Amino acid sequence: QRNNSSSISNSSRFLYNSLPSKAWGSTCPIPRPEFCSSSVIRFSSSKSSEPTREMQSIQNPESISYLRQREAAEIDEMLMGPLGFSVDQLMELAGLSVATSIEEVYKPSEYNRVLAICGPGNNGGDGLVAARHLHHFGYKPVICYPKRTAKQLYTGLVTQLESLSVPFLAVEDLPLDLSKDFDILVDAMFGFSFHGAPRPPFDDLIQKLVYLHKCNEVHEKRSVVVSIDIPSGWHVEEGDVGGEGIKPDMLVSLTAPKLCAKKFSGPHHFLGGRFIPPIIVEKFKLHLPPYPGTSMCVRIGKPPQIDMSALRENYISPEFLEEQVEANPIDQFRKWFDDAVVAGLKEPNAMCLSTVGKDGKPSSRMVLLKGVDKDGFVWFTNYESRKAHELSENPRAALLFYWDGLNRQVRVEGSVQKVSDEESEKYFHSRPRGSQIGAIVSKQSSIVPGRHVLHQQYKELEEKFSNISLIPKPKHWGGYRLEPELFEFWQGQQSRLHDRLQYVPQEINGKQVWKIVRLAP
Ligand SMILES: NC(=O)C1=CN([C@@H]2O[C@H](COP(=O)(O)OP(=O)(O)OC[C@H]3O[C@@H](n4cnc5c(N)ncnc54)[C@H](OP(=O)(O)O)[C@@H]3O)[C@@H](O)[C@H]2O)[C@H](O)CC1
Ligand SMILES: Cc1cc2nc3c(=O)[nH]c(=O)nc-3n(C[C@H](O)[C@H](O)[C@H](O)COP(=O)(O)O)c2cc1C
Ligand SMILES: Cc1ncc(COP(=O)(O)O)c(C=O)c1O
Ligand SMILES: [K+]
Repeated sequence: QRNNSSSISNSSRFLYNSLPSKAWGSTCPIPRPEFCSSSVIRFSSSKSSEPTREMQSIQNPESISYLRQREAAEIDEMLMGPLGFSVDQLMELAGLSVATSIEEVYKPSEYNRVLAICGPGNNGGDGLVAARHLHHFGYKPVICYPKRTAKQLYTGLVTQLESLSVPFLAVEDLPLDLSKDFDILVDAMFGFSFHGAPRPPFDDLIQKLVYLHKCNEVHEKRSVVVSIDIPSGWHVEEGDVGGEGIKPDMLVSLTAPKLCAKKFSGPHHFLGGRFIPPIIVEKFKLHLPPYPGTSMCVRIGKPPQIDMSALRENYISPEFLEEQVEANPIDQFRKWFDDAVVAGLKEPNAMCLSTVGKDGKPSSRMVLLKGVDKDGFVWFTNYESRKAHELSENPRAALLFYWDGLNRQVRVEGSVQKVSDEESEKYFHSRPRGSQIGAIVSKQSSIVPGRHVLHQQYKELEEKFSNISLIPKPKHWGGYRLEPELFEFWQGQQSRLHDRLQYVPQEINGKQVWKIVRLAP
């Protein structure tokens, strides 16, 4: 079972593709915060216990601002006048916001074919910019741009798309039923300067998007409509007055939502255009959700409820074959661990530890792997915790690593022993001072009357040790080592036909070797 191929390692330098299935339904509601840039709120990865800005930002969508048509135009004039922006700049940021909003909800692995229908004004320009970014994000955009503007900004955007070989289609060449050829329809026809009734050819194009909604009712796979700033044809303030207009699945409001957005009833309302200076916020009394981290977009209002039963990934990974694996499972583990590090996964050393006390009831929790070698897997904890009690009654335990993004899982089973006192001592003093004090404070797994008790004790100890360089390691704190007796390396594959290679120890001629067997997925 020799390994001499590095193909797995090389190909996993990036996160594997996986196909998220559509899970937006209505059966199993999971309440979630209202403003988050993706379907899951992002918490800061800093170890600070202070709530992040995003955590504080959960607010009622009723309280956000909606602009009148006149106000939207006024903000535009201010931005591009006294505030020193150029239209190119704003359009670039607006288009990028649209592309990132789309990517947050409709992944290119499932929604790949995009048609951007672009109108004659800046809304059309946003559509052209968004299409360019979508191309770079891995989508296949096609453009319909029937009323081109001769200005250099627009001809430049067209040239840029042509240089990426993004096709342009004439209105006459569009299929009757757009849902057959496209997964995402970007409605970039009209923005906040729309007035009156749509004139040709946009009247028909709007009808195609309305018709799409009806086609979708019969097709198994739905195409989605994403409107930029205003659902084209809607009154900028009144919305879909006749009730016969486009019903977008996603609306990306730019700068701030316009009044018509109050009538938007689709599942995904995002805000983009992260460029507003405070002077505009103050003048127009804007209440808007903060953008999380470096995101160019933020969700407005609750994300739709999720149908948990439809939530699944189809794993796509390189094959994981017997010929490729290391003869020694520790070497194989190191290889996969390195891949997880290179892929930038957060805490790739986090593992689930399962123990079973003498009552036979299993219990699991996460711990951090702090070392691995031929002798086993090491972690540190409190020797009076629940896990420690269970291990003292039964040393057999199981470890589990799950590396999301690489579609990989590793199972390790074996017997556990405490590490030497010197080893614990050495590791303890390598930890941040705060964690050392924390370990003294925490009688792990015992009941505490409240946070304040821990904080009070922490403060007292901080004071006590303020002039002492070496904080003594408490006796009840130290490491465990699991000596492995069984490994399983799992690589997720399509249609649930995963690769599972198990290593079991075998004695051949008095010599201990690892036998590798393949298990059914
Ligand atoms: N500050 C921001 O938020 C930014 C927003 N951007 C985007 O810009 C649009 C507003 O762009 P604007 O060019 O002012 O207007 P429109 O894109 O809505 O389009 C105006 C063109 O449409 C024609 N039009 C208007 N009504 C009709 C109609 N009924 N039928 C056919 N054509 C119509 C209009 O022609 P007119 O002859 O009627 O004047 C114009 O040719 C905003 O919504 C955002 O998407 C910026 O990109 C960045 C900054
Ligand atoms: C990612 C992660 C890593 C953790 N690492 C450790 C660890 O290395 N040691 C530890 O004692 N607790 C760690 N914990 C906390 C444990 O999961 C658990 O709450 C604690 O050890 C008490 O478990 P017990 O009551 O079953 O003994 C970690 C938690 C998480 C989420
Ligand atoms: C209670 C506790 N002890 C120990 C650890 C191990 O990590 P470190 O030694 O890096 O603090 C963790 C990690 O989350 C933890 O939560
Ligand atoms: K639009």
